[in-house]
Amino acid sequence: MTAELKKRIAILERMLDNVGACIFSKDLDGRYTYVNQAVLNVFDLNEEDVLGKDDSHFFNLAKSQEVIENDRAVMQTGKVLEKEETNFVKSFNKEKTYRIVKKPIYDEDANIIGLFGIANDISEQRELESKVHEQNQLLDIVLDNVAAHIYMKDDAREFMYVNAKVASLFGLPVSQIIGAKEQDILPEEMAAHFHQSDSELFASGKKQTIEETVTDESGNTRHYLSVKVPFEQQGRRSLIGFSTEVTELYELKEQFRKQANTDYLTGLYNRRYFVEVAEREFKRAMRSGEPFALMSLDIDHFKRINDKFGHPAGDEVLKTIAKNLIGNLRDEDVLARIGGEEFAIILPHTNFEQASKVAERIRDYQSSHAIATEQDDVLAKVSIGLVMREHDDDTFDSMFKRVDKALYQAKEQGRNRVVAHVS
Ligand SMILES: Nc1nc2c(ncn2[C@@H]2O[C@H](COP(=O)(O)OP(=O)(O)OP(=O)(O)O)[C@@H](O)[C@H]2O)c(=O)[nH]1
Repeated sequence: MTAELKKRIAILERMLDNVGACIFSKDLDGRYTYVNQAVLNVFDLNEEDVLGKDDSHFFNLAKSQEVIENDRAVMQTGKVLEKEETNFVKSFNKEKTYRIVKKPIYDEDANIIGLFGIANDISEQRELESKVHEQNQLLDIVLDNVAAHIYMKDDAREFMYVNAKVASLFGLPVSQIIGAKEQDILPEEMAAHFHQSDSELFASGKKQTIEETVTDESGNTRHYLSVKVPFEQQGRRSLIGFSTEVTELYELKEQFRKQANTDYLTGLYNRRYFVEVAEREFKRAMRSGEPFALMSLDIDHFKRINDKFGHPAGDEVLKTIAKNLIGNLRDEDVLARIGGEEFAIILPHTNFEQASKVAERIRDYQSSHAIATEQDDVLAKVSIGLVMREHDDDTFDSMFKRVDKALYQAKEQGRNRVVAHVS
């Protein structure tokens, strides 16, 4: 070998030692004929301990079947192999994954005499990928089992993520939702509703906490408390939403609200709520100048009814009169039970003549229609006071006081009558 050739081989070897990848060649029996420094580092041995030896010295072959199979494939078929290979390396006492390229080596007569290989260690990358995969799985389990609907959408209304609860709410598989635009998969009204609040979030760039009402695929109304947070990743503007179903809570709240406004016996509004509504209606009438009538109705000698037929029969009478009144009034009239046997009615947009007719009709009906109770049929007549909003009424309370006086006079004058106080 010439000095020049030796020098060139030395340069080449130095270069191969510095490549970073493992570079090697083997003969037909799988014995190493060349290894670079990276291979020696992996095996943690010197060159003389590696050259001439096969892989049984460096790998636990029982756990490294791929090495043998890949080498055999290259040397028997002459094909070039490019793939991942997992070996159990004795020096590390653990599995390592390599990206390998293995090529056959030919002699001058085109016979395969060995192989040449390059292997890049990708174990860390694989470990990282498998960790990410595990963490994703863990995250999926958490997100799918948490009692909230969780989703991610971009500003073009495309779903980037939904958990299993969202999928079941929409009645579609997750795979059909991710990548789809909300207007393509959701009912028009629901999509428009989401779009409006989402647009507000993108415009403000601020977190939102809102109550949302959604009709599910079975047509049930559901209520949600939703928190939406803006999020930007690689220039893609999106939002992450967390919606917790509060339907039961909402319905309970509604029920309490109703109960607080309702008389338990008749189901009519109670005195407290009546006054609240009446004050509102009074102010509206003041502004518009529309006529506005108020009636107060009291059952005559109700104590006698109770005494004669019993309290439960008295209750029946109260309930029936409530129904009779509803039947005699318009939807916009406001009816309430404001005391034991006392009812009050607001008639908006109603002049004196019309209100008098209504009052007289009610009085007449009650005086001529007995009410069937478990005990007996009971004729429960009524006295009614009627007033109209006057120019000098500046509060509802002043009307309320006047109607009380009118009712008192109806009682004084012999009951079963309507007394109107109008100037
Ligand atoms: N059954 C029943 N009776 C009630 C209820 N609330 C109040 N009452 C009764 O209503 C009666 C009201 O009696 P009074 O205020 O003396 O009036 P009245 O007997 O109707 O006589 P006048 O109003 O003067 O015609 C009392 O006996 C109360 O016990 C109720 O929820 N159910």
